[in-house]
Amino acid sequence: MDAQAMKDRIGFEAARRVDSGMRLGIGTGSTAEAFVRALAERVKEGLRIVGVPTSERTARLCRDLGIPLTTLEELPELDLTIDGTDEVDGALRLIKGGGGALLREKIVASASARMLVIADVTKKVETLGAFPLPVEINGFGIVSTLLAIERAAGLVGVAGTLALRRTGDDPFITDGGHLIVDASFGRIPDPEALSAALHAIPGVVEHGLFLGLASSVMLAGPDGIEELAAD
Ligand SMILES: O=C[C@H](O)[C@H](O)[C@H](O)COP(=O)(O)O
Repeated sequence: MDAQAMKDRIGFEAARRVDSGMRLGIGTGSTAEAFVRALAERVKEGLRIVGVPTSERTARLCRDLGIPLTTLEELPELDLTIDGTDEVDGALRLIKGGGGALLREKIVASASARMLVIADVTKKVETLGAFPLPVEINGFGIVSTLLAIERAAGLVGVAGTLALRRTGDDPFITDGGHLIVDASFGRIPDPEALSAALHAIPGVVEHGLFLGLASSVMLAGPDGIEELAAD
């Protein structure tokens, strides 16, 4: 089974977990997109849901496919968020933000009673950190913020290069108007400590460590779907 087929399979399975009447957080990325396409089929068949998208990109796709949308202002509490991930460990801790949507994704997941994460098995890791950690920062005082990130990382025992994310020659700008720094730490032995250290930096808007948010994870592999649930 190729990578797209695995995404389509997991997207289809995730869409089956949605019940009529649900208030849904809708994730971002290629795996979430496969879910959105499968969800749209169910909506055409009569499933009644309303979704809050986690990015402008997802909002556009949902609108094109006829999925009813609202905002967190209208609906501040959601039943379920379904989203992809860049990495997941055995404790259901995640690194997200490869597509730059981490801030809205985290706000939406935090407003949801449950978060179902969908991915292919290659995203499962022993220790988070091989995927560069996206850190969303304010555009003011970038150099000071980068130095503060380096120092904070050092205090919790991680180090690595920090790269400002770009789109061609220009800095990548998030839906919230911020910048992203990708931190190549390699291994993050204590994600909770790193999360707290990054949150203490004024220029850091949010980071891509999602800790204690995922309720369950469905991983698609060549032999089928593996499901992990939080304790
Ligand atoms: O910002 C993007 C999101 O966190 C995505 O859910 C994540 O990057 C996974 O994307 P994909 O399913 O395309 O690998």
